[in-house]
Amino acid sequence: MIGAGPAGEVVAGRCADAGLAVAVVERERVGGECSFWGCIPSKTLIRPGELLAAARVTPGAAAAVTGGADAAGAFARRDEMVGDYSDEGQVPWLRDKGIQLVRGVGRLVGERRVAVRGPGGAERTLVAARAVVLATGTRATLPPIPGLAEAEAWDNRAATGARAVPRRLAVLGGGAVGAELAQAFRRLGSEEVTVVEGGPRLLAREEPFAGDEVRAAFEAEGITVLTGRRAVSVRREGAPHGGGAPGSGSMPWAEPGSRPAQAAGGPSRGPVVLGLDDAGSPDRIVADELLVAVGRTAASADLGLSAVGLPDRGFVEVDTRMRVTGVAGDWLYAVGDLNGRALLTHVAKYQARVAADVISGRADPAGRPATDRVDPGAVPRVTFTDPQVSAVGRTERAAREAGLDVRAVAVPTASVAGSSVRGTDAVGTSQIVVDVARRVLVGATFVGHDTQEMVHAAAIAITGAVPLEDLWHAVPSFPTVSEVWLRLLEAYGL
Ligand SMILES: Cc1cc2nc3c(=O)[nH]c(=O)nc-3n(C[C@H](O)[C@H](O)[C@H](O)COP(=O)(O)OP(=O)(O)OC[C@H]3O[C@@H](n4cnc5c(N)ncnc54)[C@H](O)[C@@H]3O)c2cc1C
Ligand SMILES: NC(=O)c1ccc[n+]([C@@H]2O[C@H](COP(=O)([O-])OP(=O)(O)OC[C@H]3O[C@@H](n4cnc5c(N)ncnc54)[C@H](O)[C@@H]3O)[C@@H](O)[C@H]2O)c1
Repeated sequence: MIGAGPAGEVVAGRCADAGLAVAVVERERVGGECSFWGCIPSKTLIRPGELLAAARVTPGAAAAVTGGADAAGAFARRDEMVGDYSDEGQVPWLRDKGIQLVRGVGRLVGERRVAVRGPGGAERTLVAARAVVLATGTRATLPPIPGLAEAEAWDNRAATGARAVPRRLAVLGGGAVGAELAQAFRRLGSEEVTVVEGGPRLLAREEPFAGDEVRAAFEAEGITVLTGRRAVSVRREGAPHGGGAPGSGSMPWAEPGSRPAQAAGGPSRGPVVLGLDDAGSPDRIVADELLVAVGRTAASADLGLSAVGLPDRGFVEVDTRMRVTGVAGDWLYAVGDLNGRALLTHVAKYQARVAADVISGRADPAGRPATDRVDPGAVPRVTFTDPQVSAVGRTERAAREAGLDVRAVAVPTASVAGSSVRGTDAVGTSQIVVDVARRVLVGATFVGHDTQEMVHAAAIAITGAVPLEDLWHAVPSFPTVSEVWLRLLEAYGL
């Protein structure tokens, strides 16, 4: 196994449970991007602002909110949640399962052979009897904008690891990373936050109404959103002082240049000036920090893929059993972000369970050969903005593009008592996309407060192909936001 992020950890654990001898090569921290610089710290930094916002719209609680978020407290909680950037807490379970942890940088050097460069540069070669699993994930993409590489911009590592709240924050990219962190920092105290998105709307992969509703919420709380705009230059004024985001690059054997060096902010750095194209105004943004969140690049460049006849770059293509396409002999697998199918932790872990079962010869719970049975169009996802965007399956447009005859119905999420009792600002739209012929859901989107837990019901409805007539008898509790299911089925004509 190369890489001990969520994907690598799960493959290792499940293979060990099946009685296989497992070695995991990890160059930084067991837990990967999600634990230290992704899901966990970002959601921890979002939480204080989310709670304060909820209290502010709840008469009876609102008066108790007399100030803003305590950023120092939020950062302290973040540090706790990431184990002070140490993976010591994650290591014992590997030991308990008998998994060998090999610290160092791994790369393929031939069939079933992995060379590992460890601390001090010492190299050893591991030879797998059965399989090698690649689970090296991704890093933030740095687009080729003149001046950006020298501007000490933030990537997700620097942003989630911040030790201070910038007064002015510019965010390049209005996808999940950009949107979540823009709002988190606004609520932690940034006075000016500007999101620059090259496409027509925020959260482009979701239903158009989702991006529009998040934009409206952002603008209502003072975040500027520029869509259809591109950055053409970046300049950091004042002398750079170097430095690094907590935890990044501190492993002596980490690949040089494998992460852009990021500055944590400081008094000696001047502002950053982001020059924009001439498609509108303003023509520039001046900020104290620039977060670059324009997507992810596969960590495949130094993985030795050419040693097995594959290109040394890009996402690694796999089949539904997670075997790397183009490599004979059923010994090479790639799971998680590295295969580019859906860059989400829960998908990485699902793929990991499939790969582990394929490798160990375990059938799926129905007795069939282990296979990825999740239609790429049926992946659940939650964007933890406020309002949240909780969705599973296809958008209406994606369903039509896939050749399905669908009908979409939408209702306001606020149309149920469960939304109103929560506070006075209920917002958002909920929508289901129904396959007209089969009368089953192929997509569902819930925009609103507290919708994150609603998405799994929709995932079950889609995965189980539950007919609308049966969903009608799934009675939602009162007064919960889930009552919106009833409104949606009524809107469909039931
Ligand atoms: C800011 C942010 C927030 C996110 N929030 C969410 C969220 O809320 N929910 C969600 O589902 N997803 C979220 N994601 C996505 C999630 O982090 C990824 O989908 C997940 O981390 C993928 O897991 P992975 O194991 O494939 O890769 P990674 O977590 O990237 O782990 C790969 C591991 O491989 C190691 N490695 C790489 N190359 C080598 C090598 N040559 N030798 C040895 N080791 C190597 C790395 O050090 C790393 O530990 C977020 C991402 C970001 C950036
Ligand atoms: N809550 C979650 O589950 C969660 C949270 C964060 C990240 N993630 C995962 O991480 C992945 C990466 O997130 P991300 O936000 O970095 O990527 P993304 O692909 O989701 O969004 C990037 C955005 O940047 C825009 N963009 C690209 N180049 C640009 C440029 N030069 N100027 C302006 N805009 C530009 C794109 O149009 C796109 O909207 C996501 O696909 C998601 O799967 C998930």
